[in-house]
Amino acid sequence: KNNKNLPPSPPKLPIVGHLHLLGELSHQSLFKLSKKYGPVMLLHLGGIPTVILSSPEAAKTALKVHDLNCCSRPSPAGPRRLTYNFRDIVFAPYGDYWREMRKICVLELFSTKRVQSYRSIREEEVESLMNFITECSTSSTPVNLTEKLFALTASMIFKIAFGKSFQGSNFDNHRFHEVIHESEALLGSYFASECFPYVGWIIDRISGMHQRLEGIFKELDNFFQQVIDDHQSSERKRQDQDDIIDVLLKIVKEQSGFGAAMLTEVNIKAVLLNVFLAGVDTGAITMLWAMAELAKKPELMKKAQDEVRNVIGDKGKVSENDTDQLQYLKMIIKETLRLHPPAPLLIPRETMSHFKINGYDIFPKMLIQVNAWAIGRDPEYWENPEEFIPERFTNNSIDFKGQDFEFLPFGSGRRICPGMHMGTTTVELGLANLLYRFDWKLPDGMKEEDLNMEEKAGISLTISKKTDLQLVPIKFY
Ligand code: HEM
Repeated sequence: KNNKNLPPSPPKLPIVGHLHLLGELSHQSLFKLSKKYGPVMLLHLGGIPTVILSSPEAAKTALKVHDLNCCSRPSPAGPRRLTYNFRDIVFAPYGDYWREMRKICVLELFSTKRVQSYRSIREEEVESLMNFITECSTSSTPVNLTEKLFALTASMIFKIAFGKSFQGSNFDNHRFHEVIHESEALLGSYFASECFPYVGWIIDRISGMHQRLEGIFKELDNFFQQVIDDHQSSERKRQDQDDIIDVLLKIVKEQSGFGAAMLTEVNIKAVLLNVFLAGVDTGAITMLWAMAELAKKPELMKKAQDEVRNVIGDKGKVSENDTDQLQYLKMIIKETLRLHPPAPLLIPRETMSHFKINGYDIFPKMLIQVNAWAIGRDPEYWENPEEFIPERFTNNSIDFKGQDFEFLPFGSGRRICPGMHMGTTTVELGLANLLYRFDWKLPDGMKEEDLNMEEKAGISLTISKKTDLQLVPIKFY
């Protein structure tokens, strides 16, 4: 590797490398660094060489031209434990096992037909949120949309995965959120044992990281085991539609469509973890930012309300059949995902062979992080990139399906998000009803410019809004 042409790198410190350059919001720190060091930049995070890609061209080279060279995942300690040694989909290394699991995902779990079959669950959960908001509107009480939107997606996913609601389970909504957020933090954290061979494990024990990981693993494992056992009990009543555990148990029983690996209950638990972590926060964060942006720009809120009220008339609620007609709402969702991609650095990839990006050598076992947040703000591609302007998508074919590299909220290539349809269906239904049924105003004394649009700092694959969004609903329908 003597003649290697590595990507540019800022000066680094011994041992920690460039870790100290990552602020509390690493995608923002990386964006700033990329302005100085360019769209392909090499950082050493602990002991791990990491290539940061911050332009559409660089992302395209990695995720399209060389997708096969960089479609594996790294294997850090947090995901290793929580996914039963990578027996899930999100963190499974590229290979036969991942391919088979991905097939199950695409064909069985998140296919259009399967997503459609959960329509009544989504509509019921949205209805129950609308009833709650109606009550608040009678007393002009502000609604904490942050809390309520997370509760909405959590209860939808809970029912879709387990066929039942929180009631009667080990979790209440509050604990469930704590567990999800703690798991996300552990999945995104650096463990000293990975960065510092031989001694790192001692640091992890002293710092409490090891105990945190074990605690959350046991809690999730017990819970998943209990619901799997319930599903296998002879006393269980048949449901109208199969939930995700039913689908996976059938595959385990029949071993159908599954070649290279034999599925067991452990694989089911690992997939369930993915469904929760990938499915709950991403949808809630998108709805939340969309409502925050609209509250800040009431003229856009009004335009969106006029559209949905004209299309739906006095039907009283928006159902999933209606959302295809809501073109402006779809533009709002795209613009929200451009400015606030819930996973701003996507999910890290690991390279498998040598290739080049923009002439720089990339070697096997390097980490690739695509800064989708920075790419969505690239002034070469986006006019007034910091401004929320849904109209920019009028008569514009740019979409988030992984072919337009200036807009990558769901990633691209072999590892593109398989839950895209499920995610957008939920977001469209939730937002359409919020806008159709209520007018929204800011709490007394607050002005549009007072709305805090900062992001919440923390180590997690997903990033939300820093402060809770509280808005006062006024019933319209
Ligand atoms: C607005 C909603 C969502 C967003 C923005 C989102 C975003 C992402 C991103 C950025 C990735 C990484 C892609 C890459 O590496 O190139 C991903 C992967 C994944 N997502 Fe989503 N996601 C959403 C909803 C969902 C839902 C609802 C589910 C399922 C319940 C889901 C399941 C997954 C899975 C299983 C993967 C891993 C795929 C693999 O590694 O092969 N996502 N998602």
